[in-house]
Amino acid sequence: MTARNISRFWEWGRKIICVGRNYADHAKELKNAIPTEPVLFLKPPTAYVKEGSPILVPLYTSNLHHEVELGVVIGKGGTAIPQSAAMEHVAGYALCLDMTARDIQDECKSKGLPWTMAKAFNTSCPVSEFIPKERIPDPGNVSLWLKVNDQLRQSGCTSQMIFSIPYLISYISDFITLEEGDLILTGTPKGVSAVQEHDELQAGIEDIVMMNFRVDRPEQ
Ligand SMILES: CC(=O)CC(=O)C(=O)O
Ligand SMILES: [Mg+2]
Repeated sequence: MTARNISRFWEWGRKIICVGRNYADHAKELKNAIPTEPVLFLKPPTAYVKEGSPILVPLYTSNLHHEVELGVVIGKGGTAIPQSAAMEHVAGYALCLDMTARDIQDECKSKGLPWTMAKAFNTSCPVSEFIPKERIPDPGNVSLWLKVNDQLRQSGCTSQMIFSIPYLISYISDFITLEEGDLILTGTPKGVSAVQEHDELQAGIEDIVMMNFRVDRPEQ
């Protein structure tokens, strides 16, 4: 059997674990309370989309939002990983979008229902190329940005995260075993806003990586 290459982690079929409300400024803009423990949800591997393919707006939403986030790619699996060893489990990073059907999420929240329809649809997780760990020596202090049709909408720094990457890896692995190829989305800074069919999204992490996605409607 040929060894799989972590730089194509999105092809492995592993889980995507997302952290919500990890930036106080974003929690505030959506009038959510600042969490005292990480808020978690999942996306399936069918959520992945790579540059060259469009982000598809689900037919059931009229308010699809972008959320730019730092993704952490797990290189070594584990359960109950202590914070002190957490970074040994990281293979690298990816710039990610947590595409969110905000109207559906609001409806789910008001009914006390899970966010699956709002967060886990096909193409809800656009990702950049894999960024080897060495290229981001301090993942707790890198700047992320996102533009829609050349207009800056999001700009934040991972130093604003409420829960650090080692804390998140340790917390998650206490009850979800992490596997090689898993991706953790670490939450979004403020500035989330709606996108429309034909919009062009551009996002980056400093001068480390940049990616472009077009928004489209699925064929009916
Ligand atoms: C309110 C949210 O959608 C939470 C989330 O995904 C985030 O990044 O924060
Ligand atoms: Mg998010």
